[in-house]
Amino acid sequence: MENVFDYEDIQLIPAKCVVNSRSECDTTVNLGGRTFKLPVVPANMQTIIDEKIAINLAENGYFYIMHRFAPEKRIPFIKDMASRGLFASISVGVKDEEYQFVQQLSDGQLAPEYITIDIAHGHSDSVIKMIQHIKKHLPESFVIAGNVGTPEAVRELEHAGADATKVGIGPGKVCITKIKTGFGTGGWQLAALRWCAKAASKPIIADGGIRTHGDIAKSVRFGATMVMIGSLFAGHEESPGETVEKDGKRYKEYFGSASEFQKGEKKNVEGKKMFVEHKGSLKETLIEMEQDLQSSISYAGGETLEAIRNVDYVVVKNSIFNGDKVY
Ligand SMILES: NC(=O)C1=CN([C@@H]2O[C@H](COP(=O)(O)OP(=O)(O)OC[C@H]3O[C@@H](n4cnc5c(N)ncnc54)[C@H](OP(=O)(O)O)[C@@H]3O)[C@@H](O)[C@H]2O)C=CC1
Ligand SMILES: Nc1nc2c(ncn2[C@@H]2O[C@H](COP(=O)(O)O)[C@@H](O)[C@H]2O)c(=O)[nH]1
Repeated sequence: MENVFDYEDIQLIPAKCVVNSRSECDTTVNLGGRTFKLPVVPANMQTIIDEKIAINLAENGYFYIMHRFAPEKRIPFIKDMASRGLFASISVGVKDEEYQFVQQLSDGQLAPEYITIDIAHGHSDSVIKMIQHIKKHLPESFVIAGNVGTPEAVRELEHAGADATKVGIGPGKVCITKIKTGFGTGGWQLAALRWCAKAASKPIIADGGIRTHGDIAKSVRFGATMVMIGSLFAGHEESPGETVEKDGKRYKEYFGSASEFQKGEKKNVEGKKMFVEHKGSLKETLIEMEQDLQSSISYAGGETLEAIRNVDYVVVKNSIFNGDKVY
């Protein structure tokens, strides 16, 4: 791989504007036959999403993926979403009990609309087998498989039947994979996304490393259909996770799914915990994201997300921040 770069190394180049107002720009995206307001999904992590947030997102036209760390709550959740006329989007792992769980869903005619296979090293026989198991027993469910970081992996998972793949190994804010193992896409996630997108014939979800709203547009430019975000969604009023107060300021916890806080033990730890400043309501952040993305589309010279996919860009190695912060 040559020419690797990450989000902070890239600037997109403006093209002539074709709208009179940014409000004319359409940020919607289609995934699995449904249209969502934004190409953004909060990470399927315990300090980012819970059932209440999932309902709220689905009711308001956003995509969501429920985490898999309270396995016993998944069937009641699927039933509850169906009773509300909302889509169900859950996560599974690859251990033996997950095979039984998929069978149970099939026997009970409880096919969720979306199933995400969520493991650290998704380029594996265990994920391929799980994709095939889901496709056999729940053929109507849209399967997202990951995480991966190479074109070979994208091709293999697509070939096994995945309807979308999730790209990103180690770029997350609470991720320590690259430090602990020496592997991953941390530090070059955007280039890895481009590499994978060239091989993909189905949607890609870029996962991890998004630090600003502009990074969403950059992900779309480099081939993402959707972007999964953890840290920017952590710390909201609605976010699960403990709130702590320090020097009169409120913070909320955000921990990795492979951290000892999630696992309850110090075994194969590849995640850490941090505290993020309290941010107000999730709704406000989603509205700001939409407005910023509408602006991105206008700079791309179009009216829809498609315009962003074709813009030129420059590589400005590690220089765009120039000491600047949004706030
Ligand atoms: N996106 C990312 O960069 C990363 C994300 N995570 C997140 O952490 C959570 C836990 O992930 P994970 O540990 O995979 O889930 P699990 O603990 O459910 O492990 C899934 C299965 O895969 C095996 N496994 C895990 N890692 C490897 C590996 N490197 N090589 C071979 N087998 C492996 C496990 O066995 P055993 O434990 O015995 O090895 C287990 O059987 C997930 O939510 C995942 O998304 C974790 C790390 C990186
Ligand atoms: N290596 C690890 N990656 C993790 C862990 N828990 C979650 N994740 C990944 O991070 C993203 C979110 O990234 P962010 O930069 O937006 O905060 C999430 O979707 C997972 O893919 C972990 O413990 N270790």
